Amino acid sequence: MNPTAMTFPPGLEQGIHAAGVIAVLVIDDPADAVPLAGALAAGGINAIELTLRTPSALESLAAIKKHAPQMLVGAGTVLTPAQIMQARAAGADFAVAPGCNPRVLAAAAEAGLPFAPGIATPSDIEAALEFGCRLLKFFPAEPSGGLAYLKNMAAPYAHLGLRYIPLGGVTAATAAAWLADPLIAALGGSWLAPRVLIQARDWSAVTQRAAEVAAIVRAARNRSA
Ligand SMILES: O=C(O)C(=O)C[C@H](O)[C@H](O)COP(=O)(O)O
Repeated sequence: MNPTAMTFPPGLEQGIHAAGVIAVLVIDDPADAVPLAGALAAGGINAIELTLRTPSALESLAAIKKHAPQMLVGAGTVLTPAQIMQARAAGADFAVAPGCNPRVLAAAAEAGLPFAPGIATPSDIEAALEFGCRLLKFFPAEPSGGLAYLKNMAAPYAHLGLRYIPLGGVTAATAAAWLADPLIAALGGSWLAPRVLIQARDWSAVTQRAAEVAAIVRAARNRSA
């Protein structure tokens, strides 16, 4: 195992920071994947977490990478070592999971696929550190205690330069507060393109939600520049 393989290459981490928001997607019909990616891009959102919760998720991921190569696409809900290999073969730029499973972490390190495990406790963070992870997904962010909880939990690890992606209960209403904190690389959530909007193929609503949060990201980045 090569722990350094777990780190996100600087260009990818910068890309995620620049994107500011990652749209968490559950896609049932792979025919929706490319129009959905187009609707998000039209609103200014260029990063996706495509969850492996539906049978055709990998097909959707590959279609987006082929037809919208500018999109940063991570595989989400990666629960097994086999899914790490499948995500990489489908062209995923990175992978994430709700939890911190050492077998999945080892597979990601082996495959050289940048991986951000889910963490919600100091023990989770320390398990991720064993694998050289520096970018961590904070899940479920809002119910766990939000930014106040994360800041307190992250304090003992500040010298390690860890950065976090909060997901779980995050919405446009709390986006600005998260983005203002230097611990945060980007935030994410399913509210941008919820499954019902995707099933209804309501692409204009998705673009509108994307544009709303993209404006919040721009304002936050301008404030910290
Ligand atoms: O599947 C994964 O890899 C996850 O970690 C879970 C997702 O990131 C959350 O489901 C997003 O939370 P909501 O925006 O509240 O829907």
